[in-house]
Amino acid sequence: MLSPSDRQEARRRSQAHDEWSSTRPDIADLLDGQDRLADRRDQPLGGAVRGRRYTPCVSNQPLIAPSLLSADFARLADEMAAVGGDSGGGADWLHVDVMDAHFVPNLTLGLPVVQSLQKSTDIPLDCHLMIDDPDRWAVGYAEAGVHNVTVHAEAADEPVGLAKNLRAAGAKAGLSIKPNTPLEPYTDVLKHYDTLLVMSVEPGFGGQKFIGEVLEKTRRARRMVDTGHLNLVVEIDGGINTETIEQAAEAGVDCFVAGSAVYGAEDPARAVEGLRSQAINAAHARQ
Ligand SMILES: O=C(CO)[C@H](O)[C@H](O)COP(=O)(O)O
Repeated sequence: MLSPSDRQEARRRSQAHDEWSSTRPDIADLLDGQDRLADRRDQPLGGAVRGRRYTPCVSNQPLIAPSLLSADFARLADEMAAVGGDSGGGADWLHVDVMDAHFVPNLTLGLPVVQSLQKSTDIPLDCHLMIDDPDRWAVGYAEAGVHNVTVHAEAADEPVGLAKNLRAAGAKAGLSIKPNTPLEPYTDVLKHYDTLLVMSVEPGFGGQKFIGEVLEKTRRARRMVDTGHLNLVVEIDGGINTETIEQAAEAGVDCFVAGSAVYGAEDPARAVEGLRSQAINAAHARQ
């Protein structure tokens, strides 16, 4: 239960954010020149930026992002620590699924919980917004300090403007596509994004079966990155486990979200390391 002063503060922040959203400044108004944008774009994708928490560049290594969707929601701080550096594990990012029961049929958590998670971990948060109207809500997550804020291509009205606003608020911008959404209509839009999240299950629930057909999209995205047409991390989410991670790595994925394969394991930190070794070996075999 929030205290009266917490409620007042939350109202103030929410009002400030609504005012900010309604004016929706252009990136040019928020940055005093392209140099600052260029500085930020040079930051390693594996770490946080602009005085935020920072982790070393891991751009040539696969990134493993345990999904808190499969964690115990009553013990989220402990569950984050279970895959953090102190435990000997090494999650690169922590994947946080925000679901609104509209864009997807499930309901999880929202900005106040993400703000608390942000204060309780040094691992960069990777927020996957499965929500309607991300144009209105996503920037709040960037302002909360989330490292990478991903919105759905199927839900965003102005994905280019939204990416600019996310970056202006200090976050990486991510665009996600559902299993049946083609990649090609978004190739120009993706020039403004830092991550592409290819869904390998229908978004909404953890523990589903991997849809291997989406790997064709990750191969095409990989080619676009390798040929310099795009400059982003290729991320995959859904059904990633010891049986499937190698095919995804061979298909050019950089960042692997895994929920049940990590939090369903007896030792989540060891599960992260096991997935990472498999991904490294498979990625080497591809090259
Ligand atoms: O976005 C998601 C579901 O919409 C989850 O991140 C994803 O399903 C992870 O869970 P699992 O690895 O168990 O499939």
